[in-house]
Amino acid sequence: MHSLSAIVLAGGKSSRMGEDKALLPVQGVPLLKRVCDVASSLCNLVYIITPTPEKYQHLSLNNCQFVREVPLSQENLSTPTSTKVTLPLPHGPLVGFAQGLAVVQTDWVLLLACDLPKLQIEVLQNWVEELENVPEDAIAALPCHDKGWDPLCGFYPRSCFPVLNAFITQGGRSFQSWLAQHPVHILSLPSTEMLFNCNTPEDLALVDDTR
Ligand SMILES: Nc1nc2c(ncn2[C@@H]2O[C@H](COP(=O)(O)OP(=O)(O)OP(=O)(O)O)[C@@H](O)[C@H]2O)c(=O)[nH]1
Repeated sequence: MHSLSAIVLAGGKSSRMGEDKALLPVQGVPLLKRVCDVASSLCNLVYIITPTPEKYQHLSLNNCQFVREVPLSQENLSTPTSTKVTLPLPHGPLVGFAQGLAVVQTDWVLLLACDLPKLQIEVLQNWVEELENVPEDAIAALPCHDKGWDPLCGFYPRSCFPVLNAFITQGGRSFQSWLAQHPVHILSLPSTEMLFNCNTPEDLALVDDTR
């Protein structure tokens, strides 16, 4: 059995929602707490990657550890006299994930967005068992839907860090572009319902009948 921890991303702009969606309650429980509770039922340790841990410290989160995301420093490879540049936050989920993966100690990590109110523990549990069958060269094991991979509800081996880091250093910021360059194992998805994410107030109203 592989060792497993989780990474939950909570560092975006929430521009479509108009306020920090991580803190919005669904049936009385803030979205970030709902996702972290699911993750901690599957893993002993959950890392929450965010530039602002102080915003979430009041939530009662079990088995969770904050990793403060920092602005990205890198050499600008496009100039002959390589110049040091600092890229401001937020730099997107791929870089947030890489900063989290850098501290992970387990063989595999479950990566989740903070805005998934319909996660199903039984499906995730089946996927954990499926990790035993993932080929060694795969950089991820993910569900797939009609728009491509769902990178923010699936699994990555810690060993993918060097190729991820190289992709980011070369300026890559898109999960889909990175995944397209490497083998990815498909996880079977009984229903796309559990991938529903809350991006807008209308999405939120669909999952919270107290509104
Ligand atoms: N740590 C971290 N998480 C991020 C970053 N950008 C997005 N996320 C997370 O990635 C997940 C999906 O985010 P999106 O809904 O695509 O983007 P968003 O910026 O949060 O929202 P929009 O502004 O409405 O696009 C959420 O859990 C976000 O919190 C980032 O730069 N750092």
